[in-house]
Amino acid sequence: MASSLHVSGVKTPYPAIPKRVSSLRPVWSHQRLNFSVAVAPVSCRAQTLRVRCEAGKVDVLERHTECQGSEEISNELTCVMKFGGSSVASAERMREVADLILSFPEERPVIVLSAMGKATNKLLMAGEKAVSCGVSNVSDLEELDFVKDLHLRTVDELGVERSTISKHLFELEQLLNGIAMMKELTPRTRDYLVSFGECMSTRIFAAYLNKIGVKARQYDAFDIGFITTDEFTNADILEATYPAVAKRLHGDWINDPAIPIVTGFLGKGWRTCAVTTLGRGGSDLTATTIGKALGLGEIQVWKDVDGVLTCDPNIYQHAEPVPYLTFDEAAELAYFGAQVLHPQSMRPAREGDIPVRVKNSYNPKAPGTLITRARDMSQAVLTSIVLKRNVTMLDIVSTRMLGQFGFLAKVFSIFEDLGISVDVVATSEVSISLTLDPSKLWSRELIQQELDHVVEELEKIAVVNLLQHRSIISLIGNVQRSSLILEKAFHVLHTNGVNVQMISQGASKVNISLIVNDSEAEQCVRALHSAFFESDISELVSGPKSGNGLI
Ligand SMILES: Nc1ncnc2c1ncn2[C@@H]1O[C@H](COP(=O)(O)OP(=O)(O)O)[C@@H](O)[C@H]1O
Ligand SMILES: N[C@@H](CC(=O)OP(=O)(O)O)C(=O)O
Repeated sequence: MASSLHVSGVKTPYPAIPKRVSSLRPVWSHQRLNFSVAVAPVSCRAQTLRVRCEAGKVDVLERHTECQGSEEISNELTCVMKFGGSSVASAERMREVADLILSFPEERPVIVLSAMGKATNKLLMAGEKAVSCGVSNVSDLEELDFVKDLHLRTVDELGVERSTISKHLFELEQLLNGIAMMKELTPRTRDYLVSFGECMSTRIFAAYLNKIGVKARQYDAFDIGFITTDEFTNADILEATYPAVAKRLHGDWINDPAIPIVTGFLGKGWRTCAVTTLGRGGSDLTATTIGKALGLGEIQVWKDVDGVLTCDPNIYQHAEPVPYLTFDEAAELAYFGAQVLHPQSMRPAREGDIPVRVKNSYNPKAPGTLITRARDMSQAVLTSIVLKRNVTMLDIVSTRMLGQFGFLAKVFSIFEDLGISVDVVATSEVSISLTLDPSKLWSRELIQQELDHVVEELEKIAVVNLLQHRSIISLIGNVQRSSLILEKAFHVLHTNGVNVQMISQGASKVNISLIVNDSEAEQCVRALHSAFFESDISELVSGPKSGNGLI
């Protein structure tokens, strides 16, 4: 049976009235209903509404915007929510993400989106193929078809206008024609090419929110102050970004509140003014940068896993979520190869001291992982095991006598000159073992030419042994317990017949790195996981035992 209600004093940071009672938070008083409305931010004024409530649905009959004495609410944006490609892979997923956002009526979020599903990979592949397929064959490229079909199907299913993205699809094809004509795909063009993914996903999502009555505004990061180095495909965010982004997003919000929907992953090179990208998975960095710029209360990164896990679930399916991490642990984990977070993404969060929550958009009830400056480490031993494959290792032995000074400096100056960064290092006075950071982040491989050049330069001062196809296994955890970790780890590796070729404990005190052969690495991770996370090591944690050297 339909009933008519007077609803007053509504604290509504949102523009529209939701269609479902489940998205309201009702509080009865004097036969009036006060509630916060779970839709998009647009007006911070209290509103008086007359609604009809029937079978879980609310219809607005009348609306007045003057205040009715409800408490004041803050006008500020509160948090940033980033949704990765897997979270916005289809129209259905976009709908679910919209519902998810609306299920947090107390938040006034900035939304950061990645490209839909596999769009980035497909765009890259289309670019590679366009180099050699010939202009007349571009329109038949299977990857272009995939991208077109995915985006057009999504707009159709969401009921938004095709014109939302038709200009981008047209320009994308033009760009691929250009690549085919030039027979060349430079890093600069590659960045421009992949930017279409984020530019389209955000436009579609913003249009959908607006269609369901939630006021949203789309932003291209390169237009709102994301200023980066001109290092195409792996650009760094410059300091000027923070004030510029804050000014733009905050200014627009104050003037005309609407949920900001920002492209992840993209920036603008400060010299070239061309579109740059922040390295694969760079939308996490976009989110933490916005969090710091606006001084928001929390940064949420929504993925397809229940948080940061004890190891890569693709290597070992029994990996468990890690409830708490410090920024240092998360940064180390990301840097040493855990795909779940972008390697640089913790920097802005740590600088702004803003908590980061990693959540699962497919399972929002799961608590996820909370990353903060500090956490209780009293019971912590190992937090997570990370594997970085296909790493190159160099053994460099000085040709000079013992006691020689300046050897390390000379070696590292060669790497600096060649622009190659080093991951893990172990040294003695006359020898250095080190692993090289795969500088080509897009393929995660150093190219042979670069390697030959490094070896040639180093051989002027040392005997060099180049070892390829190695893996770094990083044990992230409480290095105050390094002896315990090492004892257990070496026992496991010995039992599995694995020889560790190099070991390093970084100054960060959260990471012990072990180098093994690629072919043995996954088996090592599984065995280490069983030993540390699936057996009881609590008696070892409780304190040093006399005579056994633990802890
Ligand atoms: N330690 C780990 N914890 C969680 N996920 C991990 C870990 N290592 C690798 N992964 C992989 O990272 C994926 C999530 O990261 P990513 O694909 O970048 O998410 P999104 O695209 O949603 O931002 C997971 O699906 C998982 O396969
Ligand atoms: N779309 C980009 C950027 C990104 O952050 O993606 P995701 O959030 O899906 O990892 C990529 O695939 O690298």
